[in-house]
Amino acid sequence: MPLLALAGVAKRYTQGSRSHVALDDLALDVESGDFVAIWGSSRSGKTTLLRVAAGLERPDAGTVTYGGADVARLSRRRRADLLLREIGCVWQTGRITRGLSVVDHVALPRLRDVSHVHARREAYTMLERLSALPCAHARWHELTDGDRTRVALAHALVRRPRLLLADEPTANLNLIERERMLTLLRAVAEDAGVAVVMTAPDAPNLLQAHRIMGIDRGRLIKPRSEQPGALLAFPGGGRRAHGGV
Ligand SMILES: Nc1ncnc2c1ncn2[C@@H]1O[C@H](COP(=O)(O)OP(=O)(O)OP(=O)(O)O)[C@@H](O)[C@H]1O
Repeated sequence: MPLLALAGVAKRYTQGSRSHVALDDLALDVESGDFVAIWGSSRSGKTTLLRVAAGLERPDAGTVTYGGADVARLSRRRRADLLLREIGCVWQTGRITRGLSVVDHVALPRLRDVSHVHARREAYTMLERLSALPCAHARWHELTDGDRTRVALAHALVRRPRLLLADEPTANLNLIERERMLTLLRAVAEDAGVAVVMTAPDAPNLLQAHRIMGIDRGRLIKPRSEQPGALLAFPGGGRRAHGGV
């Protein structure tokens, strides 16, 4: 059974008389240890897909199941608990919690389960693992884009999630940092068995992912072959496939 399964998911936003299709009959299965990368242009539905997968948005149609449970049927409390303990998210808009140092921000998700001292120790360890230890006491405005992404990732990973959802974690990184970030995400999937789903605005740097898909107007595009090289045939010419990934 996949850890995360989206089936027939649709989401539409209405603003005044205009309505935008954000997700359209979308299906995606993700197993533990899977590293899935989804790329698409601006407004193609990437963030909405991750928000729906995290249970932060309710789809208009279709189902999202996590660990076999229909997320829409979970209580608000259980959904909050999943986000605190099992689902780590990295959002493009993420910042550190106001008034906290980087290390205390990273420690925050652990405070429900362990002491402050212990949580901080785990936060330092996670920052070190992500080569972000020098940021531990920096102020937000002193951090580079790469540092900010690593801090957001540390905050997501410190809870030892089963599922990691990362929205454009390679955006604003230089080529070397992108490669490092992808290596890291792959290790998170392969070494820790975390199901990793990330999005990106373009495809060429995603070859480390186990599966690469496109998204266009809320529909997933599956490459003809799931070999990484196949994605290079995507732009403009991809064959659409709904579901079954
Ligand atoms: N809260 C919202 N209210 C209204 N429309 C929304 C909302 N969130 C998303 N949309 C619309 O849904 C569509 C998909 O948006 P989404 O943010 O998921 O795309 P994206 O691929 O993540 O874009 P970007 O790369 O620019 O972040 C867009 O047309 C967007 O304007």
